[in-house]
Amino acid sequence: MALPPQSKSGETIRIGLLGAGNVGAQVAKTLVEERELISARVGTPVKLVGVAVRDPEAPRDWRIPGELLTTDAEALVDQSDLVIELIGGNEPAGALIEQALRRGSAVVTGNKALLASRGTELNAIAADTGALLRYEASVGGAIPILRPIEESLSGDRITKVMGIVNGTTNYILDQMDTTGAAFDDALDEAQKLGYAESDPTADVAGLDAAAKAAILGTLAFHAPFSFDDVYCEGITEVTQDDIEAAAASGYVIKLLAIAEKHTQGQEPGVVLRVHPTLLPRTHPLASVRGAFNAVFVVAENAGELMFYGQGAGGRPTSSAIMGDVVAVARRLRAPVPESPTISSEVHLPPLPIEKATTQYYIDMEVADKEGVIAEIARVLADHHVSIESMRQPGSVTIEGEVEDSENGAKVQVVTHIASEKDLHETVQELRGLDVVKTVISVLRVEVKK
Ligand SMILES: NC(=O)c1ccc[n+]([C@@H]2O[C@H](COP(=O)([O-])OP(=O)(O)OC[C@H]3O[C@@H](n4cnc5c(N)ncnc54)[C@H](O)[C@@H]3O)[C@@H](O)[C@H]2O)c1
Ligand SMILES: N[C@@H](CCO)C(=O)O
Ligand code: NA
Repeated sequence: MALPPQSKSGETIRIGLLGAGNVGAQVAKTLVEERELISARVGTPVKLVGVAVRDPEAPRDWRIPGELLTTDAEALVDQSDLVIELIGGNEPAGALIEQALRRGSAVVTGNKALLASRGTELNAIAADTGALLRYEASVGGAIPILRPIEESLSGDRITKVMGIVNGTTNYILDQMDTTGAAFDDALDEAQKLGYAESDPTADVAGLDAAAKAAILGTLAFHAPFSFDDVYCEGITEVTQDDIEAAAASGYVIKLLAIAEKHTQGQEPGVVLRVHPTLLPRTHPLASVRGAFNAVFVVAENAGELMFYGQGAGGRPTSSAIMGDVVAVARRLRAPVPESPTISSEVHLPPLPIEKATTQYYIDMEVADKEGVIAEIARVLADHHVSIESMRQPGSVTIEGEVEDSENGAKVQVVTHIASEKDLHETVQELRGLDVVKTVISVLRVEVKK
């Protein structure tokens, strides 16, 4: 088993920073202004030896001393014992991380997009050369979530990880819910506040959360999952009407990432999914506001755990980066062998979304005539889907049972838990009914942690 290489420059650990945007500029500031404190925490002097940027003249949140700036990232990697990658995206970030790992340098990154596509390969290169690779900032921003899963829970069996892991979309949905802000205005604001990815499509289409689901699933279940294993729906289809209809029924809409182990009645495996989800307003995740994130972890012996904190933004994210920097710098000072991330004992394949069990909320515009409710109820029963509640806006809520009613031309049904396959087929059949004019929206519901 390869040992992490020791610092090659005698006592001082040389740190190279790649990228000085929202997060990188904050990390540069801490490394320069808090150098003594960080060195004391490591137990060995650390020194920021360079910051690779695309444009040395670009305005930054913190003015980086000119002598540190370089546009030659490859040369900086070659001079560094520890590389912090905060450029983002696949290239050149991937090639630079690979270059660092192959020469045995430690790497700290927040690049979830890259980890969700090439994480297994990069971890293998690190294992081969003994280099250290850490990425706590890649999920949940400032929240310590990966290390608790990898270390604190390594003696337990995790069964489910579920959470709000994208600050931008939580900010947008929260603004739409609480102030009635328009989607585009809330997204603009999230970009200004430094929460969004450089291409915010990654946030609103759910891709950023899907990358995080793959990383969480890999660490929680000791099996390699990639971005392609995650079923993904973003928030672009969520309308103000959906949010208001949800609110009227006591729900809030959140984008959730869920990785859940399925063992009963089927081949064991893990369903990984990201989609807008209705949560009762009393659910702990319903109170996660703005760009905050929260992750539930359920383990066989530990039971339920919840991790909460700032999920995005340059300064909070720099905290997670610096935590990894101190952790790996300590290991460079006193090398110990790395333990495997992926256990060879366990093989849990990714399962398709059809294998998930969930609840649906179905909002329909229906014909205003007798027998409509009975017909809808029959379709659900035919697919073995039972009804938790049925509501006709403007009339009374009918809970637990179905009654014929002629009030209003909208019907909103929340089902009990059923298989995704049965629920999907139910909606398909409802769409075909003469009495159903339109299925306005279909959202999944989580009532339990
Ligand atoms: N912003 C957040 O809240 C947050 C939170 C967690 C993780 N992350 C991740 O951290 C990384 C950085 O995020 P950010 O918000 O700081 O992004 P950003 O877009 O603000 O910063 C990236 C910087 O890299 C620079 N860059 C691009 N190509 C370069 C090159 N070839 N050499 C040197 N510099 C180059 C860009 O000019 C930009 O200044 C991303 O992987 C992101 O997913 C961000
Ligand atoms: N764009 C990401 C940054 C944090 O990973 C978000 O909004 O959560
Ligand atoms: Na984190």
